[in-house]
Amino acid sequence: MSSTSPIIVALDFPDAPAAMRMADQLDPARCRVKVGKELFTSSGPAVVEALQYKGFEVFLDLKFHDIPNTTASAVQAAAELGVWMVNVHAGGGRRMMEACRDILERRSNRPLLTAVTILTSLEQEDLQEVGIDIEPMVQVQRLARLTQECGLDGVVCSAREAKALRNALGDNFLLVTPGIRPAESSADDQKRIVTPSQALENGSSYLVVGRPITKAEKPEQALEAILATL
Ligand SMILES: O=C(O)c1cc(=O)[nH]c(=O)n1[C@@H]1O[C@H](COP(=O)(O)O)[C@@H](O)[C@H]1O
Repeated sequence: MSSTSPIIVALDFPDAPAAMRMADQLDPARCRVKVGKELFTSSGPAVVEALQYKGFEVFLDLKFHDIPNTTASAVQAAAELGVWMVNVHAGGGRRMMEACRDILERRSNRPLLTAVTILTSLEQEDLQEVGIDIEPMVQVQRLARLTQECGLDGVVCSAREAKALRNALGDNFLLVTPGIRPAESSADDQKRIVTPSQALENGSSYLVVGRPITKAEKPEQALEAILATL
């Protein structure tokens, strides 16, 4: 089933039963789901298959970052799972991203391939500490341009950067934006946050939302409330 909803719900749960309990409260026509490092490490491909069986398109968010051969092989393994989207870190560089694109291009059925620019949990001081002496916006633009040159489908970035990227990179480049927080929500460990409606206005293609939905008393209602603002 292919949803027209821009929402991707992050299923950050410790195990498959907890993730499936959440999925049971969601409708695959109203959102996609994201399987990340915690859930995949505990539960592996079986949980991806179980979510697909329920009709969800799955974003496998393992943020691969390694030498080109290793990363491309991991992306290939993700493609074998039939996931809708898979991601790598743009910081892995041109040859890594091109190897991933090349391995997917040989397939008839391939997932969308996106690259994480600068994590939404980081702000300027964090970048400085790891030797990047420029604003997040500038580094995100640099990595997004590189990602586009390498032939990937889009980037993961903050919706704060979406407007500039949309203008610079055109309408056909996917902007997947986590760090989404409805006005009344806690920021948690996120730093570069944006509300759902502002994110779409800025040009985001997909909004990744975790805790504001999964920690809500009524997750389905929290999702519908967000959709109603869009
Ligand atoms: O690649 C991601 O999905 C990702 C990139 C990023 O820069 N920031 C970010 O928060 N994420 C993921 O998006 C989700 C956000 O979850 P919440 O902060 O609970 O809404 C988490 O699963 C993160 O792993």
